[in-house]
Amino acid sequence: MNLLADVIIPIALVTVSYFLCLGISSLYRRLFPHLRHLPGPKNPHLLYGNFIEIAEDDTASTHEKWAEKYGPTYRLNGLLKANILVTQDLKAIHHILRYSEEVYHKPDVARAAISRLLGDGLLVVEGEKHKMQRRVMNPAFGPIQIRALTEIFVDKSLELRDYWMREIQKSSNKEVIVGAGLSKMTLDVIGRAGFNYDFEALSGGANSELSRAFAALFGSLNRTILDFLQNQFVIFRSLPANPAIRNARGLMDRIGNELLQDAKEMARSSEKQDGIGKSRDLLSLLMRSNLDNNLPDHQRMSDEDVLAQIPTFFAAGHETSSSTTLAIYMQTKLRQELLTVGTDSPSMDELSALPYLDAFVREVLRLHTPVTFIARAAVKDDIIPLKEPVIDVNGKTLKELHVKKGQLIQIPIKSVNKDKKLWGEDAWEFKPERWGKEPKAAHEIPGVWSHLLTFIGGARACIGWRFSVVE
Ligand code: HEM
Repeated sequence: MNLLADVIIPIALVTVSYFLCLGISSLYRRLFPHLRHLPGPKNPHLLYGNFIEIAEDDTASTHEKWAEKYGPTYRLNGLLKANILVTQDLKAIHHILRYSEEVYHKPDVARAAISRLLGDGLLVVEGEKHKMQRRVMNPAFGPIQIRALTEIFVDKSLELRDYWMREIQKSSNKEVIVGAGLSKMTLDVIGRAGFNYDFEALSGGANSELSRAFAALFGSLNRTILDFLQNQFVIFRSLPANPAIRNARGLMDRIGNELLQDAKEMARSSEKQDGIGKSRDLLSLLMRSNLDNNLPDHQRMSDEDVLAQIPTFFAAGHETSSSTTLAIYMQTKLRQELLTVGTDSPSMDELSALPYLDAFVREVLRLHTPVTFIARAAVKDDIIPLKEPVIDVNGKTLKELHVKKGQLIQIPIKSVNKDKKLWGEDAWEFKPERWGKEPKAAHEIPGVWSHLLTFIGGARACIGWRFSVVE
């Protein structure tokens, strides 16, 4: 037998043909996507598609403008001309969130990018692993556990007040950048409440090693061509990551490991102490739940999985919380109510009893939602029902959408939260007074909190929503 002619060449030919077919079908899908006849904007950039408009719009209102022009369901051009279905039709959103485990996962590109930065934490994992992590982590984010963190939120607020006073005194014209202080405060909060670590951002202490690692990590996001290629194409992922990411990950893993060992020790010793002196940060609670005797071994998280939650909490909980800074500009009426509270350190019950504060928080998180849209990809063919039929560019009326495996989807959170059809003509205005008498239509928004899509809904809803609302 001639090894080359009888074995190697046929195998090589089959392999090449296989990859050629894959390449051609992928190219075909890109050039002639299934939902290409939906209405939508032109492609302004061959490489970045309509993402360039989203990135360049400082007001983050591109989706609102597109919805006004094309209706609740339309098509966008993604990276390298990928076809993206965008829908703010509530029936469609309900369906997509309901089947988030079976059909609608996060796109591979997004998962690869997050995973390279943060590891395989809750934001990244899918399927059984997600269910398992979520089961172990849910108890740490329960109402009682979050209520116990109120003291940290209040302490850090007082520190923020003192920080601003110092900054005002230092400033020659008595002006300060309020956002910078808020960002430091939410960093300190997630450090203390998340994993009992003091970043000392507000006090300017020396303990800034970890915050520098995080800053380097997020500053390096998609900065190089190699990053871009590694996020887009599997084949490039085996190449070494860029040095900023490598260094930051190394530092983070080292400090993360120390935090993990501390949390483990605490969890074990508090077991022995029968509840006395228990640490209440999220990581310790997570460790305790992971070590629970009633949890079957195969459902426990590995050290590596637990470690990945540290940067995950940080990334998911820091900038999201501080980007609600806009609240600061609309505070006059709120201050009047808060001044009626007779203490600088109110309890959760005292805060919950303030009706205007409650409406104010809802309105800030409705109008200034930090996560403006989420992305999904269908992992199998499916039919998405629509409340409002869409008329395609050929004049055909579609009452439901037939999506193929691989279809990319965006749910424009902010645009739903500001939809005039749901909230009325004043939907784009900041009006805390609307709460308590919201239109019935808004009640159909399938969000985990307050009929808003801010923290989305379903099995992949934000695990930290209570944390954020209380903070
Ligand atoms: C105002 C603040 C916040 C907003 C608006 C927000 C919003 C969101 C949204 C929209 C998602 C879904 C992302 C997606 O599936 O593509 C999400 C997921 C997540 N959030 Fe938040 N978040 C906030 C604060 C927090 C905080 C404080 C934490 C942790 C301490 C946190 C932890 C997470 C985690 C771990 C996930 C992934 C959940 C899963 O997939 O099961 N978030 N968040």
